[in-house]
Amino acid sequence: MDATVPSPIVATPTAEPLVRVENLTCAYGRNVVLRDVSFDVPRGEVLTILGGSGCGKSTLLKHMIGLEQPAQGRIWLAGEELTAAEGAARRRILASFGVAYQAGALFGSMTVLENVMLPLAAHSHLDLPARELVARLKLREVGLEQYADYAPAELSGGMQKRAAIARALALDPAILFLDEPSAGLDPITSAELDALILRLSRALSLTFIVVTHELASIFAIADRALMLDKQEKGIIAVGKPQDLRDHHPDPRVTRFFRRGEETQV
Ligand SMILES: Nc1ncnc2c1ncn2[C@@H]1O[C@H](COP(=O)(O)OP(=O)(O)OP(=O)(O)O)[C@@H](O)[C@H]1O
Repeated sequence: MDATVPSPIVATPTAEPLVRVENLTCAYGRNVVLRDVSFDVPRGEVLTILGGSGCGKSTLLKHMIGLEQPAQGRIWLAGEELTAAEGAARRRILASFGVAYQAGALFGSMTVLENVMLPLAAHSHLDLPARELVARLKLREVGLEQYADYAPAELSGGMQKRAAIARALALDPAILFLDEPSAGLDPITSAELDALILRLSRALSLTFIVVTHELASIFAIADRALMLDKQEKGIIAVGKPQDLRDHHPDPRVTRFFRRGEETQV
């Protein structure tokens, strides 16, 4: 066995990362967006991915969730190599994490409850009553148990995001990927969503990987922030948001974290 391949995570928590990205190069045709990117995410961490428009945040996320194939490099999720897995093994890895997309992406023709039940129908052997029970528990975890029978369009933007998170939680994932969760939300609703992310991370030891450029969210939720840069085609900073803001030597990093400060009262 290749000594560089991490063994699967076993019952006792170890120092082994829950997510490992190794020498990842992402390209669309000949357009290389990210080159030779490597980082680890330990279990239970909230990691935010940030950077200017077009630097490759979504591209990195899409590779990590298996929607795009790397030009080079490897990705492990919970000790299993996504980039090498095929067939049933790949499907098992894909079911081991949850994803909530920017727009929520709930199916409008279904109730909120039916939306949350969807992954259970696709990836579990639970019968209908059990699926409904689990889905109701997930809605309770995000504070939406009263809205199970509503149509998504009847919910506010913030509630739709929470419903999308409930659906992403349906299969009890260890890792949750969120794409711009605060997009389109007012600051108060955005702060409520941040509180939910923190609570889920602490209560369930969930590992969150969150693409966001909202400074308030980054400071509220991130254990570490990872900053990408378009020119560098890679990571220019990784660390605690406060440290990056106050101590990072690269002005591109401090500028990002201090933007708007002069207009704040
Ligand atoms: N499907 C695709 N085909 C070809 N090029 C793409 C594709 N998706 C993204 N790109 C290109 O890859 C680069 C990075 O895009 P990406 O969407 O990952 O950036 P981003 O950091 O998420 O940007 P934003 O903050 O504006 O959403 C851009 O130059 C973009 O045009």
